[in-house]
Amino acid sequence: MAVRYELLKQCKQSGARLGRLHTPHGVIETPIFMPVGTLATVKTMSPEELKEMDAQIILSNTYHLFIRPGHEIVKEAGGLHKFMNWDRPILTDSGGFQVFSLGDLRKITEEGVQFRSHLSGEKLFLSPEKAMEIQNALGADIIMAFDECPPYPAEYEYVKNSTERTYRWLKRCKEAHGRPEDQALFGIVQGGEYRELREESARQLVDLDLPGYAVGGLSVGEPHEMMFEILGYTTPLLPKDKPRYLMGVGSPEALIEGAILGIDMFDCVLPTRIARNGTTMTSEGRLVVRNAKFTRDFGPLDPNCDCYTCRNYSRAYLRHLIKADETFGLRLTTYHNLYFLLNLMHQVRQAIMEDRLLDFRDEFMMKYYGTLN
Ligand SMILES: Nc1nc2cc3nc(NCCc4ccc(C(=O)O)cc4)[nH]c3cc2c(=O)[nH]1
Repeated sequence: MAVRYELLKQCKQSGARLGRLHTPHGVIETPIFMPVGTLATVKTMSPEELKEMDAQIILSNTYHLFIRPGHEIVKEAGGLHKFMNWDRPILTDSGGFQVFSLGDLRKITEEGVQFRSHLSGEKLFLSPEKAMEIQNALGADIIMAFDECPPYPAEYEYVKNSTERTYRWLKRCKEAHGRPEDQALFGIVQGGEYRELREESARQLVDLDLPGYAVGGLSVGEPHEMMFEILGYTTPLLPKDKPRYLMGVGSPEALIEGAILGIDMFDCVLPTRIARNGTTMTSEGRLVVRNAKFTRDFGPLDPNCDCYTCRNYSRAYLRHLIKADETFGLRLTTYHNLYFLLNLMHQVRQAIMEDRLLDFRDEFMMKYYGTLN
C-alpha cells in the first residue's frame, strides 16, 4: 500500500483525531500543516531549514510544473524528490484549482480543460489522464484527482453538473493512474454550498475506497461559518480509518477548527505569502513588522517563540530588512510563519493526546484574536 493511515486516538472533547500517515518517504503525524512549494521550492526556504522546523510533508503543483520546467524534465531528473533534494513526503495538487484560478480559462468539456498558460499564453490542455501522467512523472507520494473547483457563489445546477463531471473525472483518474503501488490517489469531495450535493459526492467517493479524501471547493471566498458548517456535515461521511485533507486552508483559527471537525491535513500559501510582505503570525496575533512602530523595537518578533528568527533577530532588524527589500528579511519572516503554524499543529496534536483541544482552542483564540471566536 502506497500510503496507510493509522488512527491512534479519537479526542474525547471533539471530532479531532491523532493519526500517523505512513508513506514511501516517511511517516507524517496528523493533524498536520503542509507548507506549499508550488514551483518545487517552499519559497526562500532550504530543505534543511524545513527539516529544522519539522516540516514532515510539503505540497507542489501539477499545473505550475507542467508549464515550467515541464514534467518530463523533472522525470529525467529522477522525480520531484531528487530534483528538489527533498527526501520526505510530497503531495501534488492536480491542477484542477490552479487552471480555474490562474490560467486564462478557455473551455471546460467532458474531455478536460483547454486554457492558456499564464506565462506564455500558449494554448494548453489538462484532462484526468494528463493530470495522472504528470503526477506519475513527478512522483509525489500523494497525488490529487483532477477536479473542477466551482467558483463561489455558483448556481445549484452548475455545481450539480460540475460535481457529477468531477466524479466521472475521478473514475478516469483511477483508470489512468500508472503508479498505484507507490502513489496514493486522493479523491476530492465537491458539491459547493449544497448539502445534498456534498453528501452525494462524499458517498460516491467513499464507494471507490480510496486511500484518502480531500474536501475541496472551500476557501474560495465563502463565509468562514459556511466553510465550517459544510465541514460539519461532510467530514463525518468520510471513513474514520482514512485521512481527510482540507485544501487551501491555513489561518490559525481555521486549522484548529478544522482539526476539531476531524480534518487531518491542511495546506495553504498564506503563511509564506504574507511573510514576503512583512506580515507575521505571532502568539499575540498578526504583527506587520514593516510597521513604523517597530523602528526601535529591539525585542524578538514573538517573545513566546523559540524559532531561529525569534532567537537571533529583533523586530527593528526585521523591519529594516523588509523595508530595504532584503531577501534575508523574507527568509526570516517566512521561517517564523512556517514554524508558527507547524508548532501550532504540534500543540494541537498534544491537546488531542490530553483530550483538551476545545480548551486549547479557547486559550489560543483569546491570545491570538483577543476573543473566544
Ligand atoms: N484540486 C483542488 N485544489 C484546491 C485548492 C484550493 N485552494 C483553495 N484555497 C486557497 C485560498 C487561498 C489563496 C491564496 C492565498 C494567499 O495568497 O494568501 C490564501 C488562501 N481552495 C482550494 C480548493 C481546491 C479544490 O477544490 N480542488
